[in-house]
Amino acid sequence: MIKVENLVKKYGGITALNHINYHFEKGKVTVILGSSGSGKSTLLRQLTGLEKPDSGSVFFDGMDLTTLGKKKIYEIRKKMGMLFQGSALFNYLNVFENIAFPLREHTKIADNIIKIIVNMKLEMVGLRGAQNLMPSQLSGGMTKRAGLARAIVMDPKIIFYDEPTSGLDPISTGVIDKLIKDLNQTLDITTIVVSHDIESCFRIADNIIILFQGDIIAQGTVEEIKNSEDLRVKQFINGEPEGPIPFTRADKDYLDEILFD
Ligand SMILES: Nc1ncnc2c1ncn2[C@@H]1O[C@H](COP(=O)(O)OP(=O)(O)OP(=O)(O)O)[C@@H](O)[C@H]1O
Repeated sequence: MIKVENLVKKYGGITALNHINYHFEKGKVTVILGSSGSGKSTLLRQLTGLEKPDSGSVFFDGMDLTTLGKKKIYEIRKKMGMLFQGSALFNYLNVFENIAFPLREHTKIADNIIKIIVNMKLEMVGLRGAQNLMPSQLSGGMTKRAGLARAIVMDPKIIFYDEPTSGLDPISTGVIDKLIKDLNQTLDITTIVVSHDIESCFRIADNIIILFQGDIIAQGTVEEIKNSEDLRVKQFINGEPEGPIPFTRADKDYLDEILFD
């Protein structure tokens, strides 16, 4: 479904992605894990065509996104659903209109059909009773679910989630996890999730990749990752402050930096 080959992305002296190769399996949930600054959001931006890499390819449906112009990428992105942090709902539109927005923007579907589609999506995320509410009247979990309904309203082939459960209580987290898994199965959508949340990840993932300083340091199923002997993987999944993954990312010795800069 989506495949990256030799992907390199640098920002100044920092290599955010260092020759990444990975095939995101069709119809599966793949979770990208990694500590802060490991390159997760950078990878997501390359996968969605929001940014071009320095080198390498991103194949989506056989096309290399890195070679396409803005117009073509815009067309392709209609096949992608995205639930980014904050859910990005429009504050001046109610829930119904927020979800209808992509249909009104990108299609010529008649109002009565839009009503049916939006209601179906609201039902899927358990928000049918909330269609007239404004975003400011929603709880954090409801906001995520409204964002999710909007992300699936164009029936995407693939859906990207950036930290879908950040800031949610455990019950709302469980609800979102179940929705991600259910939508993946019932709609047969390829699902890619960026997460910090190990418990959520183990609940929803078919495949996991762990990034560290721009490299994939581990990949496999939940069981394979849980049983990994790699000390960096163990440190990450057990949330240990001490270990091979450093707390800071410094390229110079501390004394050199304060004395000689
Ligand atoms: N636009 C940018 N300009 C400069 N450096 C950037 C930019 N975006 C990312 N970086 C750097 O690239 C590296 C990877 O960042 P990225 O945001 O992809 O990490 P992340 O794993 O998503 O982190 P977090 O979990 O904290 O969001 C970091 O060192 C970051 O400072």
